[in-house]
Amino acid sequence: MTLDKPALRARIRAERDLFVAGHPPAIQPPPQFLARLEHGLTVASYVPLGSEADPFLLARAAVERGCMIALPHVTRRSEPMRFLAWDSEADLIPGPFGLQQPHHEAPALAPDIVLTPLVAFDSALNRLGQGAGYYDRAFAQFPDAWRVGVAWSMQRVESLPADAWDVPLHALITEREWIVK
Ligand SMILES: Nc1nc2c(c(=O)[nH]1)N(C=O)[C@@H](CNc1ccc(C(=O)N[C@@H](CCC(=O)O)C(=O)O)cc1)CN2
Ligand SMILES: Nc1ncnc2c1ncn2[C@@H]1O[C@H](COP(=O)(O)OP(=O)(O)OP(=O)(O)O)[C@@H](O)[C@H]1O
Repeated sequence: MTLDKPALRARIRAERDLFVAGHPPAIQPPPQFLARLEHGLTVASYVPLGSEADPFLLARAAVERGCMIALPHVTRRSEPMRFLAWDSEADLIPGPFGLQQPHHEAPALAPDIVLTPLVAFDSALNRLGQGAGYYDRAFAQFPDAWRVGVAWSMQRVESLPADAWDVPLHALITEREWIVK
């Protein structure tokens, strides 16, 4: 039996909270990820919410190789998410859902690589997100970006119900593995 999306989200979020309470190791940049980082590329990272996997070491590796960092910025559901430029000196501003976001007047960038938060993934690299469709809409807007999920290995499920608008990931990084389609 396949659980519906809301039930699956609730279950995995609760399991993820317990997993993170056990202090899992930090997520390290795999060589296959480092190989794609070129000077001048824009890498969209994110500031983790709750027990999400922290992409900090991946973003730091990107900065060290001369990439620009952008962070997601949302306002209300009807407005698309934007990726706004951020440097590690700049303040983050509290936003909806407890998010820490760049200032709304920071320049919007087109990402080459999108480090993507998620609630659950499957071996086909389908992704279940927060349910607002922000990343699916962004992936439709930037179809050429390299979509790299960042998650804890325990967020893998057997298979996800995929809706027509769901855009699969190209690759995924956990604390234990590098997964490509
Ligand atoms: N770290 C991070 N930043 C992100 C996202 C994300 O998933 N993770 N987003 C991806 O779209 C956008 C924000 N979208 C969001 C949409 C819905 C909820 C939400 O419903 N949150 C639940 C609690 C979630 C939890 O406990 O983990 C809530 O507020 O009830 C949060 C963020 C942009 N920034
Ligand atoms: N390309 C798109 N254009 C317009 N609406 C979209 C698009 N993609 C998704 N949506 C809308 O977003 C809503 C949420 O979709 P879904 O439950 O799959 O989100 P999610 O992938 O879990 O969330 P997120 O991408 O925010 O992390 C759906 O109601 C869908 O209609």
